[in-house]
Amino acid sequence: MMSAGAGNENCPGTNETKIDYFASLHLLWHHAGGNRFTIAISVVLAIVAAGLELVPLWLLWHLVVDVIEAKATFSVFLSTAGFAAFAVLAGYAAQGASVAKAHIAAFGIIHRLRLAVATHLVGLPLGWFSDRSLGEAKTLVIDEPERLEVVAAHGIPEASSALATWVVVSVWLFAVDWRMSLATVLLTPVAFLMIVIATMRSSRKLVAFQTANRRMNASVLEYVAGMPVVKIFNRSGETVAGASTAVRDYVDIELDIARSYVPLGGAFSALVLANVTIILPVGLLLLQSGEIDTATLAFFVILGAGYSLPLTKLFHLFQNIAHVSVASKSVEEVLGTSAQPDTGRDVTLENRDMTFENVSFAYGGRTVLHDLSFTALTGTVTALVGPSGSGKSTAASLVARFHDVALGRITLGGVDLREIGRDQLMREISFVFQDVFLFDDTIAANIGFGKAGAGNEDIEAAARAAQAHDFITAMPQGYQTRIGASGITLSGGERQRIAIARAILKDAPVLVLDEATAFCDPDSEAAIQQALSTLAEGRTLIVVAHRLHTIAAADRILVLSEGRIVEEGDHRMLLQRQGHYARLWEDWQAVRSNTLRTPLKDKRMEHTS
Ligand SMILES: Nc1ncnc2c1ncn2[C@@H]1O[C@H](COP(=O)(O)OP(=O)(O)OP(=O)(O)O)[C@@H](O)[C@H]1O
Repeated sequence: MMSAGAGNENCPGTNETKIDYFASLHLLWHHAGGNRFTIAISVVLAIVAAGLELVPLWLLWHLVVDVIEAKATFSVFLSTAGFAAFAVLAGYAAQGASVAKAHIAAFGIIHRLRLAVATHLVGLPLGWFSDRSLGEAKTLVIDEPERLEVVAAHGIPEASSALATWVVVSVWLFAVDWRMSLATVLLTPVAFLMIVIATMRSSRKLVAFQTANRRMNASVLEYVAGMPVVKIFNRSGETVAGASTAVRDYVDIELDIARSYVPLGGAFSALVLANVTIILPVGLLLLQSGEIDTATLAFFVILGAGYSLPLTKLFHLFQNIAHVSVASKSVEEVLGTSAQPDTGRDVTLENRDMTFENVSFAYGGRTVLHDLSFTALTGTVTALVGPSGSGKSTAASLVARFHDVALGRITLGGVDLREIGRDQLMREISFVFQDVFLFDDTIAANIGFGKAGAGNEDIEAAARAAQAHDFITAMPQGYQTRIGASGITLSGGERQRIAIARAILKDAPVLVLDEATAFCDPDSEAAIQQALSTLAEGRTLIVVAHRLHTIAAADRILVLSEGRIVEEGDHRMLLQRQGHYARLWEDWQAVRSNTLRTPLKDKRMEHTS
């Protein structure tokens, strides 16, 4: 029935057994824009360079003919060398220009593609991000597009020039003598059959390769990120073993691919060079029977011997296209994931009442919220409490459209959230999470992020309200202190207070706090609560809390259990009822007055005795 969309999916592209071999080309084509023209120029230059490479061979053939006919004078040698040198230099220049153009186009395409993925991600439901690791999102924006470089900057121009050279030389050979040409091309189809089989054999393992690659990356990242836990629990041996197994699996699949390719790939290289073993006997027979002259034989030996060799570049292009296509498919799938529908409309809201009407919600088919109905009224504080896993955070997240509900609806000011444009909704709602995200920037910039164009006084006022001003000014650079990646140089409570300051600065009509003061010390927490209750005037506050004393003054408390509202009322009323809330409160009181040395059970007995 209802669904969370992305839910528990694995990373896209990993579960497929069929490969779309041309996914990388589709992706390149769709995101090339103006770079298509640059690629075309690069291809033309590569073909010119390949043509110029043939000039010395042509000159050599003429020289050999002159030698055979005893016409080779010193000036003939000199002019041949001069022209050959010129052709080589011009060929290098054309090749260099082609490579430069191809790289400009490739990096342009990668840039466009990264922007397209990043822009698309902005439109995805916020829940898409909470369902995935940071590494996965980073891979999609940075690493996968990067892989197209090998196709755009190398594969396409090199393979086009190789193909063009091969076609031109074939026509040339056939124009000179069709019998000798047949002798020259005889082995080429056999060589290609080898390479097609080799490519098909190795490509079948590409999905496994990609999966092993991802597993290795994830495992090594986890190993590094989890180092403190690993050391404290003295489990480095097992964790290293896990990471090294992932690395070994990756190496195994690499070797497997190489093993399935190398023998036939080697046969291909041998066969394309073996033309001469056919050219010479056939040529000598025709020469003896007077069908061809020595100059023609020399022509085929010089030009025909290695003429299929450039086709290896074509083969490498196919291999790269197949290899990169597995990664490109993941990018295509993300780009194909429907963005969260956005009406883009600014609507008039009567008030800021947030109403859940028979809302049910599931993650990947598992229903975690059942038929929730309540209204968080403007100017009041509504608290969601309940045991761990009862659905509090999920309910709060739906308010900001982390996911869309498929059953029931949520309205703000009487308007379905899905009808309100995303920009307006984001202006209306501020969210403070338990796991705060801060930018690797100054404290002022992190707080100021809450409101574009906020001045220093606004930032300071918000910091004061969030009880952050004192610890900020105690720092050497005050508000200009840089706090490192994710605010690593701050304590958990300090990070939370900066996030609260940011939300206070945003000054949105609806504020959702999900365990926002969990890491704050009791004094700061009390002061923040005070600041937040002042802030609540005229606003809608929805608070998720385990620490029940923080919501005792809430206007309305909703008690959730297994995704259902089992009780509601204010603190006094709920205590009198002696139901779920009263039990939660009692447990909470016991926990607060408990010490690590006194088991909770004993403490409860003390209370009742
Ligand atoms: N992204 C997710 N994908 C799948 N299941 C999820 C996801 N997030 C939460 N859940 C599941 O949904 C249920 C409700 O989780 P939720 O986090 O909303 O509970 P909670 O009451 O806020 O818990 P806590 O107090 O421990 O934070 C839990 O069973 C949880 O395992």
